[in-house]
Amino acid sequence: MESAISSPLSTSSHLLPSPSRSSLGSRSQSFPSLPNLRCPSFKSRCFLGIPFRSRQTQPIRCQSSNQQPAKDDGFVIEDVPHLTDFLSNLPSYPNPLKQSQAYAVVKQTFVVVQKDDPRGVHFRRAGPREKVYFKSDEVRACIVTCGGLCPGINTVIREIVCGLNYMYGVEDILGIEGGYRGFYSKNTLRLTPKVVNDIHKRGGTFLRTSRGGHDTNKIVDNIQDRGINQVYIIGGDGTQKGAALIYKEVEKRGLQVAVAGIPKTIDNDIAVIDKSFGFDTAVEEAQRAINAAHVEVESVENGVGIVKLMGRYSGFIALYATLASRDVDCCLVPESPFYLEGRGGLFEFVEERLKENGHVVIVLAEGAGQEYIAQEMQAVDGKDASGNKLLLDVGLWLTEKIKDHFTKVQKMAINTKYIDPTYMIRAIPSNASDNIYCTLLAQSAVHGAMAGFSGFTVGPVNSRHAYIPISRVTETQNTVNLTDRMWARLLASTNQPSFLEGNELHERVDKEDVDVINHNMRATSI
Ligand SMILES: Nc1ncnc2c1ncn2[C@@H]1O[C@H](COP(=O)(O)OP(=O)(O)O)[C@@H](O)[C@H]1O
Ligand SMILES: O=P(O)(O)OC[C@H]1O[C@](O)(COP(=O)(O)O)[C@@H](O)[C@@H]1O
Ligand SMILES: [Mg+2]
Repeated sequence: MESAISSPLSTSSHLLPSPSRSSLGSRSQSFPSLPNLRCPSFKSRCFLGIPFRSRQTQPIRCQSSNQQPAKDDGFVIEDVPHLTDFLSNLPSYPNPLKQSQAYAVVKQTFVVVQKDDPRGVHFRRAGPREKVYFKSDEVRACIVTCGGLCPGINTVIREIVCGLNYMYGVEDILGIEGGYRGFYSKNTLRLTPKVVNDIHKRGGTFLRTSRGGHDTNKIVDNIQDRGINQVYIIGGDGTQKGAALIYKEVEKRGLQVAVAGIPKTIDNDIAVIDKSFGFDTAVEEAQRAINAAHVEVESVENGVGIVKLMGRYSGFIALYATLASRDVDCCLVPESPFYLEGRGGLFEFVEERLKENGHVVIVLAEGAGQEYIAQEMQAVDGKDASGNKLLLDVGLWLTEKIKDHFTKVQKMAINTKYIDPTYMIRAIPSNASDNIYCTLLAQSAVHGAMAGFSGFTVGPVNSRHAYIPISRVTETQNTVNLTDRMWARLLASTNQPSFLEGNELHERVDKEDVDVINHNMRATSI
């Protein structure tokens, strides 16, 4: 397969197959005479203790070109599967982009190797390859969107359609409607650049979405029945888990079907990638709600504004919106337990700020303080159709708590204003920078699928767009790291209590070493 990308790696022997790769059909043929250079302490040394769980995530070891087996330069590539892994005689064709006017002026159309890459885990860099494994007129692609909404989904849909059509001359593109369950329905939407021309100006998803209803066998049956050979799946962690299962089934059946995931979540909690699309838009839109709360509470006596933002398990939107605003006195996130009463508690802090400024603004992520509400309300553990925990309204709960405390205990009249802009934030179209980001994601996915890669998800890793094995982005979730500088910056900006005792903080440092790994990941041009 490496011959298909004509990377200097394949001729310089810089990229070596791991033992398990040797059984992967033509993929390993670029390295027929190379020695097995895997070192005994391979896992622990090269992956910082994180074991590889599936074949897709088998590392490929890169040695320096002098091929000294004993030398360990710590360069590891976590590669994505390729169709030739299980379809060894798959023909390849010159990439039609070679004839593309758009790319004619681009100096380096095809990604090439960067020499002297630093140590750490590397992913295959996204971009067009010299050879493709699909003839344009034989491609039948489909696009599906699953899970919750997020600004920018329509831009991704539009750019997949336009990318396939304008760059690769693909005309047969289907929209699967209403999430995974849309695969089982009779109808599909025919997508052309004309049909999707304006959709990026609207929020939501043009293809509609749903939770639940994933049945791998039924989906792959349907893919086979419809003659689909490229599947673009836009969705969050749940969706990507579903995409991984679809890829595995496709591989088991030996189908020439490329499965490409585009990670989506407004919560910004998808692992490995730098940031998820729509997040910037959400942070920007949250400013309007925070500003409204600030205006309201500034205009009354003892005004207490509470703004609830999305963030089921991670408080990134709340954290960044707080940092961006400067009108927020206190930010509460799911990662940081807080308490209300006593010294160092939230009530004390609110009282101080009211005395000092006459008003206070609190921003909280919807997942914050769930344990306290559950204790008090003895609520049943509800789940949505996908199995995600249904959250209790922490905003309402906190508003009531503060009201009660100040009127009953402190005998102090306060004016509470609770704002819940969550769906309003999620439902808007993406801003300019997210639109650009969505375009990059969509085009990366198209280049990857055309080049025969499969079972991958796209996204920037340390600022470079990469093809990442799907399992890598689903095995963990990103959360706000309380020992990281960003949280420290927030505390320094708001001067709010940290609600953490010293000991607790040390325990957290141990748990959060996964972040170190993220810093060691890179996209590599191969
Ligand atoms: N573990 C899983 N395996 C297979 N499919 C899943 C899994 N988790 C969720 N899904 C499917 O993915 C879709 C979206 O999942 P959901 O959790 O609602 O949103 P998101 O993808 O945004 O996290 C649903 O159709 C759901 O059935
Ligand atoms: O009401 P819905 O549609 O279930 O969505 C609510 C949830 O969706 C989210 O925005 C994101 O969830 P997903 O990324 O899993 O779609 C959460 O922050 C929020 O709790
Ligand atoms: Mg999710």
